[in-house]
Amino acid sequence: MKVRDGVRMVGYTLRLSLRADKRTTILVGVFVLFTSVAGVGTATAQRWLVDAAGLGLASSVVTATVFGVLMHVLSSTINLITSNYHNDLNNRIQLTLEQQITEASAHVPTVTHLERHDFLNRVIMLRRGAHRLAYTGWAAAYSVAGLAGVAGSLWLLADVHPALALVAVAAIPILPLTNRANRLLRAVIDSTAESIRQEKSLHELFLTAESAKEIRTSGNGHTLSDMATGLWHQVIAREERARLSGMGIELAGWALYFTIVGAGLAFVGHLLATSAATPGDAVMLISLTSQFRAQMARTVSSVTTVADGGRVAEHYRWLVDYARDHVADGTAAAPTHLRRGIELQDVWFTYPGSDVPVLRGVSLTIPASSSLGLVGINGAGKSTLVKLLTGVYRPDGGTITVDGIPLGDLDPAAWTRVCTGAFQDFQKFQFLLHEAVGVGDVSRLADLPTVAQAIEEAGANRIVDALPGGLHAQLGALFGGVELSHGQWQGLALARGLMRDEPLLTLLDEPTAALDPQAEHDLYELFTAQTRSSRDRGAVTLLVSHRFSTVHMADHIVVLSDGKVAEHGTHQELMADGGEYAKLYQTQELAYR
Ligand SMILES: Nc1ncnc2c1ncn2[C@@H]1O[C@H](COP(=O)(O)OP(=O)(O)OP(=O)(O)O)[C@@H](O)[C@H]1O
Repeated sequence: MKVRDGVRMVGYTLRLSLRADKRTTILVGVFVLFTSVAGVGTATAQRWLVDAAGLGLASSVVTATVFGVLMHVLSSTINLITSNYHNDLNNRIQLTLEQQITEASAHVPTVTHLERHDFLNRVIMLRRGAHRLAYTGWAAAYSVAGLAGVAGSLWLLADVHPALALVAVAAIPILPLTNRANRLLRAVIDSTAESIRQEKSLHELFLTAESAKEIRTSGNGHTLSDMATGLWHQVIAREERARLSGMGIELAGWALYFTIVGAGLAFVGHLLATSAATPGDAVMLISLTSQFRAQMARTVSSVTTVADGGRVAEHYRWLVDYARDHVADGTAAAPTHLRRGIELQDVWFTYPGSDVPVLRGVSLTIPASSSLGLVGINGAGKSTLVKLLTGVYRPDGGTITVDGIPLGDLDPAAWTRVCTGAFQDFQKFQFLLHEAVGVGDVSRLADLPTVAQAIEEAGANRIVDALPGGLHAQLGALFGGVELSHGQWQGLALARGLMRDEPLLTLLDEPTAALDPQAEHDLYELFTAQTRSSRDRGAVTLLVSHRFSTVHMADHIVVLSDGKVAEHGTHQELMADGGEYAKLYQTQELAYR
């Protein structure tokens, strides 16, 4: 890393620290700078004391003693205060960093980055180095303070004899050598980020009830645990090797330093023997030499921490830049009603990290005030199409337009405010029950009558009635609440999807897999009826289901196959065509007889 980059990174971390707590940042900065003069002051007091005692100057002895004690007390007190402030501030910086990681991620309108391993690796590298980053601002202040202290010591040494300043030259190689050792370690830490992510996600499997249940039933817990431990050992072994090599490099620097310091002390002995120095000079020299080593060690450690923190800050900058470069470009207001509807023209899409297109030229229209049923075998691309319509993914080719306006031109937040839905991979929010439903429309989170109405429409009031706290019941065992069945959770997810007041696009992606066919039928009837009743707004509904008895209620039906539209038309038209849809419909009809 170049010096200019290093300074920029220190700037980042200082800004981070100021954002976390401005007053404490400035206070600690001032304290740290004071400690730089305290060491020099103590050594000067010792020299002054010994020389004054030799000359029998009682008042100077007293002044030198008071000055020395004052320096000592002040630096000890300040060290104590600073270290307390430090810990507190470091915690705040780490919290601020977590917030910024979340903000940076949330700023990106799509979720593509959350499936990019380079993005996720940066996040883990940043998290693992967060404490280093938190310390970088201080380390920069300590570096300045340390260098000022070293300069003061040198000045005092040269005052006794210019040749003694050579002790400083001996310390010069320590800095780049320690920095090199740290670079070795940081490179290993960064290159093992993916293994650490794998290890963590494997270990996480044992700590969540759902995954642990499956692992235990399949009896493969030991194998997975061994895999995780194996990964951990690999990472630790690589880190240990890097630490050992680094230690060798650092020791070489210190060996050179101690050789020259030894020669310096012998030289002081010679100066004393030839009366070229006073006993006060000698005491000060001994005090300074030991202080100098500590000062150098602290300065080297601070400077290398700055460099190290700079490397972590590089990941921080990468994430912030990523978020800035991927900020939503659409600013147009979302429509309040649809006239033409939603159109897909030759839409292509490939997931990040894959080179197999999932959607391969899909063209279809959802006319205003209509419902569209989407069917197809597993993996046909139905959920992918749903995700593209919400805007969390962008097509690689082709266009999606809303009343002729490209979806990408709309303000993503405004567009999602007029979308609602319920999905097969719904979330089980372990909140209070009314919150778990209310988050479907955050602006009405505390509007209990609306929440209750949404629950009733979703046919989920039996769930609420059975719970002791009703709408206020805590959900989920994670926080000591009640655990629901999968179907009950799904019922609440559906209610959440009904929270939006006047959605323009309702997406129902198999949200009823845990409900019986009749319940699903009733629910879709409700949604399609809602679509019809909102004709004046032109709202549309997209239904994805494997149950043809449900899908046939939609105004239009599209059969997706291999990422393309294979058939489309009304239920009657598709049945008359006698294609794939008609065959599957008849098969299911026979199965239910
Ligand atoms: N996040 C992802 N990253 C990479 N590939 C994905 C991702 N999600 C889905 N796919 C792939 O995209 C293809 C289409 O998946 P999609 O979920 O859209 O199918 P679907 O028609 O909804 O299937 P199902 O009926 O099983 O829900 C699948 O081959 C799947 O492997």
